[in-house]
Amino acid sequence: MAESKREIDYSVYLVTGRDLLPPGKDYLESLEESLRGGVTIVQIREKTTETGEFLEVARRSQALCRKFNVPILINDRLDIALAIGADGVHIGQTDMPIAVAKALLPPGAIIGMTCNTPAHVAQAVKDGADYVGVGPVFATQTKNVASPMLGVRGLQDILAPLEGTNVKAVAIAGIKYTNALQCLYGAVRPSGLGLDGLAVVSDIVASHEPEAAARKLATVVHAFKSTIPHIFSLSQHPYTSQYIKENAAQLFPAIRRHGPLVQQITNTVVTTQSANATLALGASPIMANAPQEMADISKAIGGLLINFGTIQSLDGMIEAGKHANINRKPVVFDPVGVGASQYRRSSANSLLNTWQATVIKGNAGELAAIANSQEVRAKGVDSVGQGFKNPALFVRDLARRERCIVVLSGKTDYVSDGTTVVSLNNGHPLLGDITGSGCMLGTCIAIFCAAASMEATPEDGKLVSGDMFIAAIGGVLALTLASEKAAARDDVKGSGTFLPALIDELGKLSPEEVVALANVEVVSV
Ligand SMILES: Cc1ncc(COP(=O)(O)OP(=O)(O)O)c(N)n1
Ligand SMILES: Cc1nc(C(=O)O)sc1CCOP(=O)(O)O
Repeated sequence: MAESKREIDYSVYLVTGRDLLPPGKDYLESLEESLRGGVTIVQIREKTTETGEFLEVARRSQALCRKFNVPILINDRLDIALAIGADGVHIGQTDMPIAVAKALLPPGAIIGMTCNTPAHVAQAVKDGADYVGVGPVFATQTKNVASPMLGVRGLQDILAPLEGTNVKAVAIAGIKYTNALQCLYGAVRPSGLGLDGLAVVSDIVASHEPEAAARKLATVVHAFKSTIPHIFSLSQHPYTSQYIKENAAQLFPAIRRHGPLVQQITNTVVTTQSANATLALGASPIMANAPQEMADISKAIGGLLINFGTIQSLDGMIEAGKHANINRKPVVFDPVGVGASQYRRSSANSLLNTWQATVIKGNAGELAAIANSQEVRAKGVDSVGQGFKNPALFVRDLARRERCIVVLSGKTDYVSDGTTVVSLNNGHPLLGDITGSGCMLGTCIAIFCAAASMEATPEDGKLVSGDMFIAAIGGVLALTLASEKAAARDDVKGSGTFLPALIDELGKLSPEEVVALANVEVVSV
């Protein structure tokens, strides 16, 4: 075993599982192919194998790993690790304590520990683990796991005790190429601390083409590591008010050029007017709810809106977001009335634990509920009271926590990407007199996000390409400027005549008008 600790690349962490090999696939052949595909560390896991056979499997695996200069760890069995001179061990909560393993292993040995809670992680750090395997993130068929699923957002909390330490982390359970990026994004803490890698069994071992499976995962992890996490904008910092207005304005013709199909899982109250607003802006609506059709629909759309107003199919919302992430389409989440019931709160958690939102848009009461803040209360779908003391700080922090753009709607709208905050002061009081103007705002944001991502060149390692910060601002400006123009019309006598005029004006806004009329300020926090 190595005497001094070598620098380990945990990016693509293969845990072996010979029982999962496809029929006819040889174990060593599969391992070699996966190493060729870019596996960066291997753990030999044999749960029911006799010692002699385990030793043989470990020796042969080690010979292959050496060929690729990839470290090899042994699951649970220190005797096997010592016998072959492995690089280290992975131990579970009910296995040998780290202190005992440390005493038995040579000084350079790597020790990894399974952790299911922040307390486990804190203890592993104290005991001197080199890395933690945190999970279960998702459901898995590979092992019966007793601990509750963490979900993508749970990863942030479990990594908290690693702040300020040099202990590394990999996530495990149910991780596939298709959800790898969600998982990596979901784990990023406001400080920027995140996962060092992803541990997988079946995604590689059960594949007929382990080299390709490993390469796909490696591409995602390496691309992610080379991007700035939690930022969905184009890092054009510092943003100026003029830059924002000009670039948001350019998205109006971009929508007409691309005519994006925008999927909207929205509520029964506003479906027709949201569809009409979509058409007016130059996009096409598709109001599909059924979980069974999400895989197909997701390939065709430019963006997705999930509006919580009347939750008809939570499964549909889960599947739609999952497939949007897989297909790298922007997801706008409008948690309408999320504070109104325990069911809505737990549903919002399930959604945000399954997929990564690109934009979360809500009023003060809704965003307070998402942030678990007591500062603002909600009554049904409306906020009660004065709002946040410092709304700019609130949106910035929520954007950091959720790793997405946050839009706080109100008399003044606030938008943040976690770094920059802008205040938007456009709109007309008549918006408050029609039902579903907030829902139409979600629709507009989804349309602008779709257009911005269609304008951009897709980049590996990014869930969505294009400047989603500018797109979200564009969506807000579309509705608020159209409301000002509609309200000023002679034929508008009240809320009844305002709604059709609003739809008309949405379709007529020019980029020049947007630059001239938009009231955008970059706010220092
Ligand atoms: C990287 C990684 N994380 C977690 C585990 C699970 O280990 P353990 O809790 O010891 O359970 P078994 O693997 O023994 O079933 C792991 N093996 N690797
Ligand atoms: C070995 C192991 N440990 C887990 C834990 O949660 O502790 S889940 C798991 C198996 C993960 O397999 P797959 O990548 O096929 O889902």
